[in-house]
Amino acid sequence: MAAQIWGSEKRARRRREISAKIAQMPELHDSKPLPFMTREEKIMESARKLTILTEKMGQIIDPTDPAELYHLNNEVLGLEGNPMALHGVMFIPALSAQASDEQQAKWLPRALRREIIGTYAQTELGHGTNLQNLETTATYDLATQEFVLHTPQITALKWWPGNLGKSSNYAVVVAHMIIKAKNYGPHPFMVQLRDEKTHEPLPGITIGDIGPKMAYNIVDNGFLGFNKYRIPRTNLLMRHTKVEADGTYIKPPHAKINYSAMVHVRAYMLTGQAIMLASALNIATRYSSVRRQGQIDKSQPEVKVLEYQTQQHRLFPSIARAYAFQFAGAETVKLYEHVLKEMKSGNVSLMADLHALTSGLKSVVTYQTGEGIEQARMACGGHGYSMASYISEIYGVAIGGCTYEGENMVMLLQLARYLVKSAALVKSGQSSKLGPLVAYLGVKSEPTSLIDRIPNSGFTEYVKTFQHVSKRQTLKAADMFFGLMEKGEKREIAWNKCSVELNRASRLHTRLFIVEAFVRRVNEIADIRIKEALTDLLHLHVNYELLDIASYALEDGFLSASQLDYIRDQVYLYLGKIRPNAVSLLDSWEFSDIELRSVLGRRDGNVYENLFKWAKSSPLNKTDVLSSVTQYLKPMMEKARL
Ligand SMILES: CCCCC/C=C/C(=O)SCCNC(=O)CCNC(=O)[C@H](O)C(C)(C)COP(=O)(O)OP(=O)(O)OC[C@H]1O[C@@H](n2cnc3c(N)ncnc32)[C@H](O)[C@@H]1OP(=O)(O)O
Ligand SMILES: Cc1cc2nc3c(=O)[nH]c(=O)nc-3n(C[C@H](O)[C@H](O)[C@H](O)COP(=O)(O)OP(=O)(O)OC[C@H]3O[C@@H](n4cnc5c(N)ncnc54)[C@H](O)[C@@H]3O)c2cc1C
Repeated sequence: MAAQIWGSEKRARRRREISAKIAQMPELHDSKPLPFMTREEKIMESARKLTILTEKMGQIIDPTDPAELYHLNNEVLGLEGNPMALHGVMFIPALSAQASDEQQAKWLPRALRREIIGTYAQTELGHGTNLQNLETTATYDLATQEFVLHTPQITALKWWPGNLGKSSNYAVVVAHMIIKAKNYGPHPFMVQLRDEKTHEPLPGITIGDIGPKMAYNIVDNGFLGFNKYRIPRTNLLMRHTKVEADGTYIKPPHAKINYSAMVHVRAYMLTGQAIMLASALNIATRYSSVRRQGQIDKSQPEVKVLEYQTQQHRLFPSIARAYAFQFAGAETVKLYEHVLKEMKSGNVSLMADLHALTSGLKSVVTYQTGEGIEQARMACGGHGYSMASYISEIYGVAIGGCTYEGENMVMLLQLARYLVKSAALVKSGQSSKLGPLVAYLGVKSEPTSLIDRIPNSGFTEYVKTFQHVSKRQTLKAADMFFGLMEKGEKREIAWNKCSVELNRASRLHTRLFIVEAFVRRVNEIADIRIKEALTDLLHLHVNYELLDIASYALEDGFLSASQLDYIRDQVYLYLGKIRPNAVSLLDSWEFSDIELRSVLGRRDGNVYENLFKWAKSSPLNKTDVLSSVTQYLKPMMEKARL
């Protein structure tokens, strides 16, 4: 199963080997539980481990393999981030995709050797989503052949970029490029922020940390202002766009090609989300098979809470989602790598499809991951609320994904633009022009669902039902939009008035893609035992998901009430079938105790003794009487007693 999850037996084996090596290197372990550290201590601890990793990485992993590096980071540095998180996630990808060969030769080797630390600085205090209204400017000075970066007012301060505040000395900065008073829109520039020797901010740069966040606090998300700060013309990233010495602008082959670093993260973050969801579920499911509370049959002893159907219903559909996200994520990364290769050689024809797909997936996956993690926390009762479970930290980090790389509603609306265009093709009889991801929009469906009506139909009738609801909602939302415009409404106003319906279409389309990706993977599996276990999980997935969106299929009578009863019964049937495999389905992800950082989710199940040990190690327990008591509470009580 681990081979299915991680992509191959070799990958699964390598992960195991890496975890085993790390287990033998105490210098790479947290020196004390992270929840007992201040933010400064956590950052220090992370930097300590990061430097050891930089030295010893070659002994532990193949540093050229991104999957091994990712695993190493997860184990040693953890999900709260690290001082170089953005360096690998966005700085290097931005340089790789947007810098010319000559620029790459100059900067990439230094970045890869970690001689410099970089980030991606785009969002500002006043604008994040609406890139066209960013305010930072890069004005070309023909006389000196330099760009002058400037922050015209407080809202133009860069705000949020990870590791910008304290760690990075370089950044890819997105600014409006102005040449001879003409604004060419947002473009990426390579900018040095700090002195390489002293790490002091360079003159003309104002920089700092934006303060503590809901989670992800090892990352120093930062602010940045420029006061007429000059950089050479050749620091504009010039793989796709060029500015010649005389100010001549050579436009890129696609208007949005400079957005590729964002698409990179949107494609790769699905796997990260799946891992966080599976981690939280692993903790909650293990704990649920240790925790005994109440009886189902009063004549029997107390049961493990995992025996309760409500507990299974809370956890198992999310286990199925974690697998589904992992499989859909693997497909998306493959597609991204393919599109990136094509883009580098000038073929930009697939960018729109990839943008639509990743926009929808990013939004649905982060939202459902958040839901699943929160349910996992509640499934652990009181101990889930304790930082000893570590689930609240996982939740805080995971739901950041609903916001970064494009706020979810906004990104769903990006997919909706693509769906509406596709609907227009269908309506104008041009279905043959539909891309493969939306081809189903042009296919006539049966009048009613055949779920429960055709024996041994596998998952086909389920997929057709998801296709039906997605198609119907897309056409309905598009009709609403076109209808408003026909009535004379301006395009943008009509769009806003339909946006809730449009986003519903985007969600349904994305959920269909996830279901199909799961089906495709299960169909490929040769090992009969693995196929059987995953088929059970897929049964739970399709029935649970369909029940969740049933109103769309009921409103036009595509599904009947009796079919709905059947689907509901199937959910209960598969909850029971999955129960014996539940812990193994999560243990198969092979997270080590070091990586999970959870007292509740320990592999050995020795929860209570370790919870007590953990609590005793709380800094509050260093003394029996706290100074807050001596200074305030004790005098108060004494006064009251007089
Ligand atoms: C491990 C944790 C690390 C966390 C790191 C986090 C990093 C960050 O958060 S970095 C900052 C991320 N910021 C965003 O994601 C901002 C979100 N906003 C946008 O992406 C854009 O502003 C937009 C896509 C919402 C709109 O862009 P805009 O330039 O204003 O576009 P227009 O409205 O003019 O045109 C839309 C048009 O463009 C197509 N399009 C947009 N993006 C892409 C793309 N990447 N690839 C291909 N095509 C793209 C879009 O499909 C529309 O096409 P048409 O419908 O044909 O007009
Ligand atoms: C943990 C974290 C890490 C980050 N890291 C980075 C980084 O490394 N580099 C970087 O540059 N940025 C980074 N960001 C910033 C992030 O990319 C932005 O916060 C994000 O893109 C959302 O933009 P916003 O903050 O402007 O939200 P807003 O756009 O102000 O969103 C507020 C509300 O308005 C709604 N809204 C906005 N526009 C529309 C619209 N057109 N239609 C409908 N609804 C709309 C949204 O749906 C939302 O409900 C990070 C943010 C976080 C939380």
